[in-house]
Amino acid sequence: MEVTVGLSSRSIGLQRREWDFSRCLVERKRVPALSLSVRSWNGAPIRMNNDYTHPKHKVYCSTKRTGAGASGSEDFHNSVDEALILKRKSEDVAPYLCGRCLYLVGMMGSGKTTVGKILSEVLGYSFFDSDKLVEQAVGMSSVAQIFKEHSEAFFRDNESEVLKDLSSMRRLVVATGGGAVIRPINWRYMKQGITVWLDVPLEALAKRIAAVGTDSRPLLHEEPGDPYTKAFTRLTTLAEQRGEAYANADARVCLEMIASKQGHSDVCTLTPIAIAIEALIKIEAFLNEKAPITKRAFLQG
Ligand SMILES: Nc1ncnc2c1ncn2[C@@H]1O[C@H](COP(=O)(O)OP(=O)(O)O)[C@@H](O)[C@H]1O
Ligand SMILES: O=C(O)C1=C[C@@H](OP(=O)(O)O)[C@@H](O)[C@H](O)C1
Repeated sequence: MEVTVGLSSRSIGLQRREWDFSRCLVERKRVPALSLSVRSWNGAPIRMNNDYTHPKHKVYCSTKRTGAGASGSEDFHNSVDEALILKRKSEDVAPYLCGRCLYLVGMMGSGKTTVGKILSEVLGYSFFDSDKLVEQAVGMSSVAQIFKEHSEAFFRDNESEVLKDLSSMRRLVVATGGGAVIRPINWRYMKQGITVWLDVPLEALAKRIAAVGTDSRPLLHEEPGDPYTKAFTRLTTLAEQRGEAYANADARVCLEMIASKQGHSDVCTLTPIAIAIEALIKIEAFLNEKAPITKRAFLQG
């Protein structure tokens, strides 16, 4: 899914009164059509206030009613707010990253690929899925095939090699495989950058995986039962086996806490962009806590 959102002040008449990331206070006018593009298709980063109205980047948002009582226009404005906050937050954080890579860790289905792509777009980073790189390195079309024709240990050895190679690079967002956290050597590689744990409740993970099927995840194949039950049972076991491994991450994005802050009880209402914003907030907190000198030195120029 390519997300291109970038602001053309002329087309949507947004006037910013003030930026408060917990609440985006903007004065809105009627929105005939919105041309939003965080990043052009050719990879050129887009500045917030430039006029970007190329037809290929237009996103015509319906303002018709959607769902019982929900207002399409309200959903639309929320997504505009989120896109604006995401862009502004990325501008806050990017300078202090100094090109360091971001490694997303978390259980299968936690959103590492989905959120990782959004973060890479808004930061002007390249995105890699370590599973895909392992498949390419081994010359097979899927992780499941690697598990079947070789073994999990063979997959893990190649996963470590991929993470070792990536650790020497800059300006990457890496969606790691859910089991990358179980080998200490992998943490040595990932800690060359900044590690971010997407902490998602098991029920939500099972729901997401059931929706797409377990075929691409060989560790979920063995369980009996319907897709949700199969996924939930196996994910529960894996989470128990992995214990606190994910908690070694530099930043933790807890979806239950985000939902609670937003007054929801169900994490399934959280959009990938909302989660990406929280990831940037947590990364900023980590940088402030761990590298105040770097930030001070940066500010002094
Ligand atoms: N915030 C979200 N809300 C709803 N569905 C999501 C969200 N994030 C990811 N998904 C869906 O969950 C599934 C797994 O997401 P993915 O990014 O592939 O996870 P991972 O890379 O951690 O395995 C995909 O079908 C994706 O569309
Ligand atoms: O949790 C795990 O051990 C695994 C997660 C998978 O990646 P995703 O987290 O992208 O599903 C993939 O690396 C492999 O099936 C093993």
